[in-house]
Amino acid sequence: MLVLASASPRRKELLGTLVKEFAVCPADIDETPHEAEAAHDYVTRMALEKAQAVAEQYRQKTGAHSDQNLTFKRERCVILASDTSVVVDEEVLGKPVSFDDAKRMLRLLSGRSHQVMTSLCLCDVDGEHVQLTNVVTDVSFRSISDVEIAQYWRTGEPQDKAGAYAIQGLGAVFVSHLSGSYSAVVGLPLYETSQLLALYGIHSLEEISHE
Ligand SMILES: Cc1cn([C@H]2C[C@H](O)[C@@H](COP(=O)(O)OP(=O)(O)OP(=O)(O)O)O2)c(=O)[nH]c1=O
Repeated sequence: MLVLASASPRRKELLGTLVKEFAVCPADIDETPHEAEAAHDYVTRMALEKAQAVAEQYRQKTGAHSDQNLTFKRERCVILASDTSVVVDEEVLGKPVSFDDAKRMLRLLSGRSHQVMTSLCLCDVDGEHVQLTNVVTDVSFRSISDVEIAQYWRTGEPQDKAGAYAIQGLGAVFVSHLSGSYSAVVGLPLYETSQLLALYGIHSLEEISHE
């Protein structure tokens, strides 16, 4: 069984293009960056902690190692987690907590390029056989006026998105150039996910093409 450790509807939809059947279980972790933590280290830690938190929940559900049937189920359970952060001048931008926060973020991103870092973690239910990867995408924005920021905020789109924008939505009007992985910016890098799933014996083309 594959378990997506996420509350993100975007990740669920993206994973659905690669795999027919999977469970979804949001991970409840503290997403506060450590002091002076580098962006790359932060996104990696987030994906790892999300995967481990959900692995722990599934360990509790499936019981002790000693039962042979349960051991079989545990071995078949793969957890997948991801984290997306927008990084500008080494500052990690998470989801905006208010209009002022979103305004600050969009002003920072206006008229220049930034990086979107998306980490991916797969592990088994024992939290072992951990596979981690990071995908960095460069995104360039045109200049954005304060009036546009206010208009964009009122659409409700920036609220639950890292960096206060959604490339898959109206936020696309700000994006003049992208170099890297579009799906990683939306929340789940599909190429890298399919590569890691294959290491666990889950082959997307087989999965989706079979009845
Ligand atoms: C930059 C950008 C981010 N996002 C989203 C992807 C992620 O859902 C979110 C970043 O927050 P995350 O903390 O990575 O994810 P999440 O809290 O939504 O879900 P979970 O931790 O449960 O997996 O921002 C977009 O949808 N479009 C974009 O263009």
